[in-house]
Amino acid sequence: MNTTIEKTALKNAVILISDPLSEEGLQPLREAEGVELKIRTGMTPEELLAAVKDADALLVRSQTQVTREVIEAADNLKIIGRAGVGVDNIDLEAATERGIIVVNAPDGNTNSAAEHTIAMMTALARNIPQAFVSLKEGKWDRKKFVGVELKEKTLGIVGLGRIGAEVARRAKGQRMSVIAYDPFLTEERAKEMGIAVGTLDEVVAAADFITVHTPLMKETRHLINADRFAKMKDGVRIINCARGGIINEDDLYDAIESGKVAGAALDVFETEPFVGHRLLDLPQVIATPHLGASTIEAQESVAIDVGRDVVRFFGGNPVRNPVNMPSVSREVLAKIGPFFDLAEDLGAFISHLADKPLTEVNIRYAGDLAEFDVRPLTRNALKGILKRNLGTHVNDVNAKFLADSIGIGVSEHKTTQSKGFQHLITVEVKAGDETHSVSGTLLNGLGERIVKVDDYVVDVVPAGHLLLIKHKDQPGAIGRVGTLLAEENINIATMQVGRSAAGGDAIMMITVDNEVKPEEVSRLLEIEDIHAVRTIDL
Ligand SMILES: NC(=O)C1=CN([C@@H]2O[C@H](COP(=O)(O)OP(=O)(O)OC[C@H]3O[C@@H](n4cnc5c(N)ncnc54)[C@H](O)[C@@H]3O)[C@@H](O)[C@H]2O)C=CC1
Ligand SMILES: O=C(O)CCC(=O)C(=O)O
Repeated sequence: MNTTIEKTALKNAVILISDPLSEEGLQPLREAEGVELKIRTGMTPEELLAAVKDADALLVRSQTQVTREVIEAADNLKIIGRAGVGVDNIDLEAATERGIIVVNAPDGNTNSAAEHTIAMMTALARNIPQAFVSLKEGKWDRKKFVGVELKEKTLGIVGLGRIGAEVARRAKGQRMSVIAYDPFLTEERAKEMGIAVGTLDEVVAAADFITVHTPLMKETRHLINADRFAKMKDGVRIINCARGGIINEDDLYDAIESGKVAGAALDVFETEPFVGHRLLDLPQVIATPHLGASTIEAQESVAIDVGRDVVRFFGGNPVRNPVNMPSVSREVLAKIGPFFDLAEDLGAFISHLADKPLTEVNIRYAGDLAEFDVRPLTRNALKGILKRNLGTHVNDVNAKFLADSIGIGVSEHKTTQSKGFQHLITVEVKAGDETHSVSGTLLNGLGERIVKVDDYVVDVVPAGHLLLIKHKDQPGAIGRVGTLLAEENINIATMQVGRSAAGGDAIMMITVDNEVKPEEVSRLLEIEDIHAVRTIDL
């Protein structure tokens, strides 16, 4: 029986911390019994490969590059915690393939990053860093550093997620007009926020200042490039406190040199550390070394958030901020959580019914369950199906990935019609020309029940050693099976019989106290009218 995540004792878990994390933030981990914290910041890539070998958890900020090589070098790794938002420094595909869950801390640094963006925009508008450097050099130059006001200027925001939205609120406080582009931004939400919405090209064309707040992904790499600079107003100012790479740095350099762009404020860069780059030689560029989240408050908050998720994980509890598996709200989890084991057991059960390789898995959720996000249940069902052949390295993180990679099509269906049950899960598999299905439910106070196998209605607890026997509905068949099992000293705990029609095809579902061996299965198959025997160990 499993919960959402494989239960792993927290005791003796080795937690490797490879970037500086707030000491206060590490308290949840320090307080967890038996944890060994290994704090090794500033490692070379080779040192990291060696240090990660025996780690159960790896906690990072943005500096550590968690590459496929790192993930493959980690024999025990189960969870990677990113104390911050962006996970572009983690090879998510490699982590998912290995069944390693990745969690982040998406909320803890929103405020700090938004404040830093506003600080950078203001500093850019008023040339504050350049003026300060000049003053330190003993010059009292007031003419050179005449700036522009923010008031009544238009701020274009690309990516209106957590940070983008906070920046919008603050910019309105500066009496700027805000126009934003985000694929998920609706007119209604924009109206509620008192901002305008536009396409990316409309936003870049309308803005006096442009700030980007998207993740770095293949779709957003070089989103702001020479073509986009050409569409901007002359004298536009650019701010990037999100990720280097969203703006093409070479194109930005050219746009500043040509006078199209009046200045840029950069906190993040395509390659970090960003030292000695020609962009830094331009007087119109101001920069900070990735400090958006570097406040006492944000660092404490993100470290606490990932620390708590690691503790939850090793305690066998659902994590709050998974990146490579669906996250569901606590309310939904409360509703679907009780069905995790049932979904996995139905998957495990049906994996014994097909002889040929599976090509399709269809999972139907009926009754109350149809109202909820059931993706975690689907993953559990897939885990149950796949672990028979793929073993224990299948878990909720990689079950869907593994199914996809071996070409099994997976679909989810929901209906409120549940054939008299309050909730019903049906797992159907297709394998060559065979189709099998099993339906199960949770009975109040009685736990899991399998209520249907293929076309046969049954009432079986999916646990222990089960024998599924397909036979012809004939007098004596049941007695002969009972006699043979007795001869083999196999005790029957429960027995269920189902049939399509009198004298037609029928099944026996027998729970026995001990495992049934292959030679005993062969003897059962010798009984007349028995045409299939499956042993199912759950
Ligand atoms: N400088 C720093 O220290 C920090 C940087 N960050 C970075 O800031 C960025 C934003 O973080 P959050 O707001 O927390 O993320 P978020 O996930 O809340 O928001 C990202 C938004 O970008 C939108 N988006 C995705 N693709 C887009 C596209 N092609 N065009 C326009 N919008 C698109 C999404 O719909 C989403 O609304 C991330 O890159 C994150 O890594 C976050 C914290 C600190
Ligand atoms: O860890 C940091 O300080 C960087 C934060 C960041 O870039 C993020 O959360 O995406």
